[in-house]
Amino acid sequence: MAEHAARRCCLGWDFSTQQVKVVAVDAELNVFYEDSAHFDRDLLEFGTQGGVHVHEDGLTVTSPVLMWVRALDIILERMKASGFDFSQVLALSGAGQQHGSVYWKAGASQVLRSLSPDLPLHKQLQACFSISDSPVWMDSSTTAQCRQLEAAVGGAQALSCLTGSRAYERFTGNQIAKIYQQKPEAYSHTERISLVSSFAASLFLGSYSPIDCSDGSGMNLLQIKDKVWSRVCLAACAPHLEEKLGSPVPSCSVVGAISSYYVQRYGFPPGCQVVAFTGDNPASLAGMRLEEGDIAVSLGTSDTLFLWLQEPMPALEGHIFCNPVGSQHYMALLCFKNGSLMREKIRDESASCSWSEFSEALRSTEMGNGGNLGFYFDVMEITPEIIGRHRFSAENHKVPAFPRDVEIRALIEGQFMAKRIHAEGLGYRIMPKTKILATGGASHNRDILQVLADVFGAPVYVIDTANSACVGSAYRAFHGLAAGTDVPFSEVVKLAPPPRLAATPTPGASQVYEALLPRYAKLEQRILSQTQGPPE
Ligand SMILES: O=C(CO)[C@@H](O)[C@H](O)CF
Repeated sequence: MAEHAARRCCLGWDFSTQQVKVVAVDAELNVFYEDSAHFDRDLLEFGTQGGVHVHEDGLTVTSPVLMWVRALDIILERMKASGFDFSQVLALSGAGQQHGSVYWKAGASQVLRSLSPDLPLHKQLQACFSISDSPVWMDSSTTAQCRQLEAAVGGAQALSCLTGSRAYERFTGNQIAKIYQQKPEAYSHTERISLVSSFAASLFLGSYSPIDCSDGSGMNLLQIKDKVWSRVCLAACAPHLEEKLGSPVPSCSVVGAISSYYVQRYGFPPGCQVVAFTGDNPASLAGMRLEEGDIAVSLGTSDTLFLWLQEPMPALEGHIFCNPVGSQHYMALLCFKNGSLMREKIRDESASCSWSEFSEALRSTEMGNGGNLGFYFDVMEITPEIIGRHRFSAENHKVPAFPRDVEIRALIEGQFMAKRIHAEGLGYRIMPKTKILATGGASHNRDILQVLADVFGAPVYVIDTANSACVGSAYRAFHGLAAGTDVPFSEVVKLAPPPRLAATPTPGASQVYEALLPRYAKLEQRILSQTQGPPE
């Protein structure tokens, strides 16, 4: 690989489900280097599929922690061989898949502190983990532990108010509880528990990195209002847990200087700062440069909303985390399972498998669709828990079908009205300066984005989020360099390439949807009560 000209930079890492990735970002916020080690492709000896092992019970999902260590060795060696000038790295930060956990065996901190620069990491850390297969976010084997935790704090809504989410199987507290209950010896031999993010930071620090508040919000253990561990939740999960976790820190914290191992083996400067690593979604929010009032809509297989919240309203759906770049604010994630697969099905059924016909239908039908409303959930929806297709006329009568063009608009308007209603249910408020940042496959369809702009009454911008967690981590590293100067994150990243404007609200849109949204919400509740009984 060509020699890289020396340029002052920050590194952003992402220890994600399928790979470890790194980007180098210079002072003008240009990405000039990137590399990745793909677990299934580059680390065949671990035998993962999609970076994980799905166990025979079909519920337990883990990843080998040494695979993550080995992937870091591979990338660093590749960077060194490519002539990357590590001496120019001012700071680094990173992200990790959320909720996953790493169990450091008693004595591991001594090994971390005394790494020999003559050996790769994985050869020195082989005996440092009391659990060799780390539980990851795809695990759903801890339902019993979830119920125990909710019972301990007074129910699902109480837990949500305390920690930002009701109990979820993948959330770390419930995973720790399962390990304590089913592998008590391994638990007792564990001196430290990290998230994937703080584990990765520990590798660079050469000591245990604290958990940051944003990723810590994905554990069902952190009180999101005052940003301390909930003693009730800790006690409900496992004994002596607080000492194994350490104290959480603000996400913008500089947690230390890089370990001498990297100075001697790779040529990092001794003063290279390590900024707290965080979860992949909080890091992506930073990478998308979301600001107060903004909303990011990832239109993929499932649709995911990233919200910036000032006053969160914790609920039984969605997840509220401490904000990674606005320490007094919050962020929220809302997931809608019936995303692009639903759009493709309706395209095939009502637009002859053609996106251009699909778009033509949107252009040839009016905003509000003549009062026709549709709910399209071919798989059990998460937000809310409804399945099936439900169509209503302007008079709120159930109808079995719509004309093709009406069907298409009903699908898209319904998907976006649901997003707005559930986002506002978590405390999101559209502001005059609100920007909608669209990403994912469907964000390439301008007519779909026009409906998004109309429903929210806000401009829609498109952004490329391929490396958002890595780039967001590099941005956070730059922000960490300004630590203690009160420079806001938005100021640090103002030089970054701006998102592209794709759609602005059609005149009259807000009148149309201010009238439709309450109807849509009421009909959703009607469907829920018919299929589920009254809400909790
Ligand atoms: O579980 C999730 C968020 O709650 C996923 O987005 C993981 O963070 C993916 F790594």
